[in-house]
Amino acid sequence: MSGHDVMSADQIVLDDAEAIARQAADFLLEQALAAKDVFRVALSGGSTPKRLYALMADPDYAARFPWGRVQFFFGDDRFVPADSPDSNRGMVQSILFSRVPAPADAVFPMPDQGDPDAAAWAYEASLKTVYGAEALEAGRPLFDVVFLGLGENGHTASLFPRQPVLEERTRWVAPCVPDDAPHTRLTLTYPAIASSRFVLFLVTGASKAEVYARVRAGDPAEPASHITSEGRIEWLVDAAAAGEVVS
Ligand SMILES: O=C(O)[C@H](O)[C@@H](O)[C@H](O)[C@H](O)COP(=O)(O)O
Repeated sequence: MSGHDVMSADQIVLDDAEAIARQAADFLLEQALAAKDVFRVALSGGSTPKRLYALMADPDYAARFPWGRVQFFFGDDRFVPADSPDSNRGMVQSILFSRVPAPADAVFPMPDQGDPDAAAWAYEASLKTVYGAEALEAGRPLFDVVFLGLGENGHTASLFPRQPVLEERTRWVAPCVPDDAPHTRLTLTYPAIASSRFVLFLVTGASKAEVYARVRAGDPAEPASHITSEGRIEWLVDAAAAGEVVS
């Protein structure tokens, strides 16, 4: 990856959210094409990813993307019906999957019915099923790419400050009930996100500048500071979030 201002090996600063979404789309295409086998992606909610999904639905992009061997999972979702405007599942379905030839059985939305704890276990079970016992035993990373965002309160995926899910070390998926945001959520846990070859954070807007600086400094109070990966973690950040003055 390259940017106009590569300030450190794991951070790429681009002009704006549009440039971030384009870079992320190019990166995903390149990675998916290079993979020889099934390629697994964990999608994120949020405004910048929304633009990424729109770019992926563009006919030129979609014609080049190897839909037949990519599996799509969700890093988190609100426990609301898919037709709710707050549903990541519904957002990605309408912007991306309704417009591209992704096989229906290659998309794994988080369940949104019944009891959230049981739904979290059910999602974990489906991850383990598609992942395969062999891969589990060999300890291979679950995800090829995990997209993450950064909330102003330091959350990422639905790993919210002060919530018990931050202590979860064995479950792959767990519920989270934030005290400062609506809806119960389901989220991948730290160990599930760590089971990845590449974590790509997309962070845009001046409102993220302060929290981004704290996370980059490793402030332990911010949930995003504790994300790890068996592979690489890279930050795609716009100039405003990086605290750069745009001339
Ligand atoms: O579904 C969501 O919204 C994600 O759970 C959340 O973690 C998001 O990535 C951050 O809140 C950043 O969101 P923005 O990219 O919209 O700022």
